[in-house]
Amino acid sequence: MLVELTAGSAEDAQRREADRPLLEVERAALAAPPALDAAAALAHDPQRTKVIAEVKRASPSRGDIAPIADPAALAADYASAGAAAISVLTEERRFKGSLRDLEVVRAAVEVPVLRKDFVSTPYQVLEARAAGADLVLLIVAALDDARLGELAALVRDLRMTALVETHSEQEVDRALAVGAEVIGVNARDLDTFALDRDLFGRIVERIPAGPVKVAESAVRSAADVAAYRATGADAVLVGEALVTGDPAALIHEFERAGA
Ligand SMILES: O=P(O)(O)OC[C@@H](O)[C@@H](O)c1c[nH]c2ccccc12
Repeated sequence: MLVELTAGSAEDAQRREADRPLLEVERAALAAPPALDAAAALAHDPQRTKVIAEVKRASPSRGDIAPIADPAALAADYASAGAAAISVLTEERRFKGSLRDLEVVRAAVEVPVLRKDFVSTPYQVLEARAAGADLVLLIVAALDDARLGELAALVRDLRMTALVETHSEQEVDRALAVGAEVIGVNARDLDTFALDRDLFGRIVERIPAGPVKVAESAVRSAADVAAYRATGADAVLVGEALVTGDPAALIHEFERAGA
């Protein structure tokens, strides 16, 4: 499934590139207002767990989750409730997102914004910056070492931050090898969609002091957040629970959980 999602996203980007060539997107990326310092925004805070709140309509494992007619309004609610960053799914086929969602969210909030997608080409990184993203997701399992290194370097050249997503100790080592400042551990296996909430606790020790540690997926309750916090999470990335519940109340609860 990860291979299919990555190929689909790359194909969609290629289609956009036919209308908007790389040089043009590069120019827009370089002309965009500077990226915010996302590593600083997500850094460990003894007083609170940082929440990355996600704008998420659907997913291949869960189907339709929430319609979200106004992603900008949702993101503004997230930010005023205290979200440290906003994640915007831009994958079109299975997650029903778009770069347009990211642009309207960028205009609506002052916290860092993450492009959440199956990014595998420099064009997609440049598009993210041109749309105003501060963070780009790089999924280690979807990229070989050369590609991961190339994309991480481009993200850095654009003064953005990569959220480097892992699902095993070996992938953590690969994230560290490219100098990741923000490392995510996804509880969901993107090939099988199997969920393993204990994975974070098992592999987090592999991450030395320094990088920000983010627990991703299937955070439903303050108890989930407290468990992640107890094993060393600086931040949690939450989608479904927020778009199907009361986002402001949940963000407040999650921030305090385990702090
Ligand atoms: O809706 P959830 O279970 O709270 O999960 C959010 C986020 O972790 C999930 O959307 C995600 C994590 N890594 C990804 C990679 C691609 C697409 C989506 C994701």
